[in-house]
Amino acid sequence: MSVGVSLDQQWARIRGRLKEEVGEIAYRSWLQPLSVASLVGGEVCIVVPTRFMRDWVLTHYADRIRALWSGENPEVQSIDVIVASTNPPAALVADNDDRDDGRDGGRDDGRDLGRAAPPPRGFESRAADSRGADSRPAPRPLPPSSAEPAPSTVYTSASYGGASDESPNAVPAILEDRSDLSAALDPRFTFENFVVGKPNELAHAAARRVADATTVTFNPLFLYGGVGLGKTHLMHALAWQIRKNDPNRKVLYLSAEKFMYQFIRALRFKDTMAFKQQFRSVDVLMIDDVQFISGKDSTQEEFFHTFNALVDQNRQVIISADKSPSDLEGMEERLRSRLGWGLVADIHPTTYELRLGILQAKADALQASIPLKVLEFLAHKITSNVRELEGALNRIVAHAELVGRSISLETTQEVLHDLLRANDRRVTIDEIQKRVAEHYNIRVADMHSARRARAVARPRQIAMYLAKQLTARSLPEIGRKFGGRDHTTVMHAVKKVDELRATDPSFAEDVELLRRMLES
Ligand SMILES: Nc1ncnc2c1ncn2[C@@H]1O[C@H](COP(=O)(O)OP(=O)(O)OP(=O)(O)O)[C@@H](O)[C@H]1O
Repeated sequence: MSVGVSLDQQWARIRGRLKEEVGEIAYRSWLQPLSVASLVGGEVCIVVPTRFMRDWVLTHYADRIRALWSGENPEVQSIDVIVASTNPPAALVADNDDRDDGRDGGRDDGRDLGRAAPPPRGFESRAADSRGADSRPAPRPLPPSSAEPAPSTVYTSASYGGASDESPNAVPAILEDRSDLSAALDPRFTFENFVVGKPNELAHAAARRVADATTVTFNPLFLYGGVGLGKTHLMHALAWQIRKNDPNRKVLYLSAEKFMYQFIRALRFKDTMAFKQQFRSVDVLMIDDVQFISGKDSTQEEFFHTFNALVDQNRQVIISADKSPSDLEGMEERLRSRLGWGLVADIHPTTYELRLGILQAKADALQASIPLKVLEFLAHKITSNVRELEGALNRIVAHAELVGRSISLETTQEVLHDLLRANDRRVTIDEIQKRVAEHYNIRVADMHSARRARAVARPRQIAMYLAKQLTARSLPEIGRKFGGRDHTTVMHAVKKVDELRATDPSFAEDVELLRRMLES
């Protein structure tokens, strides 16, 4: 579907209004990356680059955007926010991560039933173009050998009836090929390839324990952490290991999104009995990214019953999410509480040491000769998440191969200039202070002031903590930027914030949110 000029013009006007209303910073973070793909049947389809952004936009701006659209064009009744598909160059990438490809579920199941399933044609390329070079997702790594493209792509919409290739007359394909678990799993995502460091040691140990257990002890195992920190890798590793230990155990791994689409299909084709039976007959059920079903009441209901049925029969359930059970907004209280019954293990943002370890392991896997100082440089500079780190490594390796030049610090800076600039942008202490001050509704000047009231002291500590996490500045440098404070004050702030994060989930969530905002 092509986008008419007038639609673009309308969108441009709406963006202008939004910018005025929300201010430059929020606009740049959350609204500028949006693009409009189509207007069909009174519904405007808006494309965002990431799922996190989609959730944010839906929660914070959807109503306003819809109202502005309706004002601009009375034909518009509703908006839909979908995640752009990422299509990096095939030559560089064996991309087996479909998790951002699907159209958004930002609606409840019942309403999904009545919708035409496929996303508007052409939205993928349009969305990709509109993201621009700076925010293009880094390519996924090349497999170390000439292994076939990892087959989890096969598993997704085609096998499991995701929306994109679903025809109205399609025969329900509920778990048709469930037994072929390996088709769902990335062969690189094993325990052997998972680098363990302080931020992920608990989650790793928990995953190992559950994978090797002969009886069900922790039920469910709930793994959570921020974007791109290895949740899916650990889930796949678990599945591989369980299968290796006992090939007869029936393991079913799927994303919460696929679970929802399966459920919708079952409803549509009046085949819910088969759906229930098939899901409830497994020995191990693994659901990735369970936050996807937040706010989707009927799917949650079904999931709750499936979950209970399995746990009652002492079958293992393993869940991953971007938040802890208690922080899963839009999730029913009884489900949140059930999800937290077993073992909950989180993956923290990476440390420098872990990033370096991962880079070394990935470089070995790629059999690429990369000077240590280049790896150190990357570990220092690219602090956002492992996916981006991996993407950076792949880019410099691909570049070196293509142009036949060895990898050096200079070529790395040249090839990754966009990524580094984006990371550099994240790392200014000024921006951190500004964002944190805005978030807590205090003056930026209070970041430098001597005021000690908790209402300003706590945000100041959070800003110091984030400066330590997100920038390469030393403690004394950070102290200087906060009104000439001593480095021990910064140390104390970091410790305090760490303690609060560990004991207060909503505080941890707030800090995580700020971190993501700064990184977006
Ligand atoms: N500790 C680690 N060791 C090796 N590779 C890792 C590690 N952590 C993450 N990765 C790699 O980083 C990439 C992103 O990880 P993954 O997809 O598991 O993240 P995620 O937490 O599931 O992200 P999302 O929130 O987007 O679902 C993968 O290629 C994975 O192999």
